[in-house]
Amino acid sequence: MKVGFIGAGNMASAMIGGMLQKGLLQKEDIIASSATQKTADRVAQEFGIRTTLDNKEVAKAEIVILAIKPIYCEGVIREIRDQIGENQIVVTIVAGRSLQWLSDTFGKPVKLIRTMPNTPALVGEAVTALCPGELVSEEELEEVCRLFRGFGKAEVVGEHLMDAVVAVSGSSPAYVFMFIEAMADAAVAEGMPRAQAYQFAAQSVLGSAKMVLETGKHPGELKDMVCSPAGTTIAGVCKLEEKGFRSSVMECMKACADKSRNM
Ligand SMILES: NC(=O)C1=CN([C@@H]2O[C@H](COP(=O)(O)OP(=O)(O)OC[C@H]3O[C@@H](n4cnc5c(N)ncnc54)[C@H](OP(=O)(O)O)[C@@H]3O)[C@@H](O)[C@H]2O)C=CC1
Ligand SMILES: O=C(O)[C@@H]1CCC=N1
Repeated sequence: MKVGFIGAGNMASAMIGGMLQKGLLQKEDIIASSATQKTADRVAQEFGIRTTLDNKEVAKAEIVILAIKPIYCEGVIREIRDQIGENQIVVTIVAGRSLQWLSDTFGKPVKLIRTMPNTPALVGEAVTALCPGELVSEEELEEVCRLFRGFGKAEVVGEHLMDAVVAVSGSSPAYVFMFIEAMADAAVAEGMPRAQAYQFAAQSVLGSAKMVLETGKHPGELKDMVCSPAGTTIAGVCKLEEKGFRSSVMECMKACADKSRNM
């Protein structure tokens, strides 16, 4: 078994779905464990992969991915640590658990890579930050990066940036979904059918994001291109400024990064 997921929830499912969809791994290459049989059965049925309630079975994989909530991380590591050998790589996607904390909890030398992906993995559009521990070679880091690039972008960053990463990409899809939902609600209030409103709002976010990524232009310049003098857009921009839109977003991101720092 090449890749083992301990935890088979929202994020693990998005990664498994993305990896399989891109043909990066075969179903037979992946095993996942969960706390309950219900999740194990659901994930096995959804992806056709092997699932188990036995974390030690998963810990036999070449690459073991910790995808449990932070509070369960210590217990899971204590459960599997005797089994993790010097040639295996342990990748964590757990928020707020540093390489130092992970290394101390394993209590022995382990090849560790701390990462922060996001749920757009499910549609091949994730962005993942990776921080390698000191025992991980360049080749091993590249192998794991290749895996993560299978379902989106992946970049190596310094660990000091991980709390910023949690805010700007790990958690930010939730904020973007709220923005889409709010725009769609407003369109529904104007009379648009709901399903159509989600399509228009989501496609506008997708297209705007592509413009930032593909034109290289400053987001402010792109915003200015939409604002006709005395037009509709600038009327909305004035209202957003009045309501503290940008400072709300920045405070939201700070609360998120602070939580990650103090988890
Ligand atoms: N959701 C996201 O967008 C992102 C999440 N993360 C990180 O990913 C991790 C998981 O988050 P998320 O997927 O949202 O959480 P979920 O609650 O959706 O999934 C957690 C999974 O862990 C399983 N689990 C719980 N205890 C154990 C155990 N002792 N042994 C094996 N499996 C266990 C649960 O099983 P069961 O279902 O049977 O209860 C469940 O499948 C977190 O640490 C989070 O910080 C990182 C980036 C983005
Ligand atoms: O909410 C959380 O804690 C996790 C980490 C990043 C996204 N979800």
